[in-house]
Amino acid sequence: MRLPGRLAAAIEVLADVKQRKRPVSEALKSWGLNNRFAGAGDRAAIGNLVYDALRRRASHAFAMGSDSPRALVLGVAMRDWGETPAALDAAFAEDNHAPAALSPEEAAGATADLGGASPVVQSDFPDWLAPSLQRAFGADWVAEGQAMAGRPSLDLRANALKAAPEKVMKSLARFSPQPAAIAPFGVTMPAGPRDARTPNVTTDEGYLKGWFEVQDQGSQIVAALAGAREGDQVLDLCAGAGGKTLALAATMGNKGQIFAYDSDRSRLAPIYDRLKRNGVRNAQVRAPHPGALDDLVGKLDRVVVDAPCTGTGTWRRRPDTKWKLTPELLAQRQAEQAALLVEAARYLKSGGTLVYITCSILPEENDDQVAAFLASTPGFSSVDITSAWRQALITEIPPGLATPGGGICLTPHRTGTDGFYCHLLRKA
Ligand SMILES: C[S@@+](CC[C@H](N)C(=O)[O-])C[C@H]1O[C@@H](n2cnc3c(N)ncnc32)[C@H](O)[C@@H]1O
Repeated sequence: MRLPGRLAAAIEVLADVKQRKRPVSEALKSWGLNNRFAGAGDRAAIGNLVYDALRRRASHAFAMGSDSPRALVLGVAMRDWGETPAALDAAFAEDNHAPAALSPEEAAGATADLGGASPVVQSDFPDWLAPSLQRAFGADWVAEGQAMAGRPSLDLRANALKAAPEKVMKSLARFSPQPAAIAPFGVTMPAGPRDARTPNVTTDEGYLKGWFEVQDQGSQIVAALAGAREGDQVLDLCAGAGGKTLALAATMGNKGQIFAYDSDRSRLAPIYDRLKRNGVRNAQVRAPHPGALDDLVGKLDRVVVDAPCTGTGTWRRRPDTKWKLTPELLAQRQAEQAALLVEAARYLKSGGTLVYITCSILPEENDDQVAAFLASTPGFSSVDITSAWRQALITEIPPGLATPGGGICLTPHRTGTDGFYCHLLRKA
């Protein structure tokens, strides 16, 4: 397929997402099944167009004067991918699968200035969240939104139980990997432009042998901040598929014990294979039976709460969720987080550390949540995050990451990572 056909396909997929309120991944898959002639390169390009359109939906809609699937996809082609109206016109004229010719208004969208747009449009953040984001980032909130509307890098964590980052980079040399800027075991591959394909690293022999995991650098940093040490007794209370459990096991050199729990069996299911592939021997999975954690009450050095959250920090990867988030969903996640903090506190021994993590950038789920916990739970205090950072990451904390409430907040703008929050709380 040439570019015009790919644009037409992206318009079709976006229309399907809009009309049937389907997740993007599902709509893309179904388009692929109905159009088997399309190769892997075509499918990747169409996916990039659709995701780029959703990443910058508000600003493209402003520039193009419409938020129809056609306007958004043409907006991506001209404003993100650098096509000119003249080049598109010429290409469309030669391709039977092309969308209809550009109107003069659409062509004008190529160079429309966003200077007159509201800050919400310029940031590509949903308008109802503007007050929260202004509170979190002050004058930087538009720049934060613009970085959150970009494409994410592909990050890997070298599994210290099996391989050093250098070995991982050698195995993946064909993709030109680089050491990550902050995470000591991180390896990164920047996102390419236009129709660039994301490297398929999970078929690499290094992956199959457990030398590395796919894990955003932000997730690696907060896992390191948990500060787990050899011999610790650790509970990963929201272990899910085990991203943090695997990182903790590597930091602990397979010594001590990690209990990996999740209330959702299906989310926990992949952890068994992942532990095996990573060579983890110090993790015990606790399936969600009643009383599954009763024997751990008051016994643990660290309890990690990688809390269910709105995922606002991952909007670069899942831009459709940016426009689906509602105040009701935010309130529901806040209630779950508050309950989990209280639950987590039960399992700590005195002197133990509660590690609260979200992949959200909203203060309601971060500093506010911790402040409410501290106000209602005697005997806990914030651990100094600057020295925790120095100890865990062997560098000084970059300026501007510490939050007013005593945690840290990573963002694409600040650290080139997904958005993550981490706060350490010590039990007296
Ligand atoms: C952010 S995800 C965890 C991601 C995982 N730690 C990782 O690094 O791959 C949050 C998890 O919390 C789980 N969860 C939600 N409520 C819970 C509860 N009350 N107790 C334990 N787990 C819960 C969800 O099932 C979900 O898997």
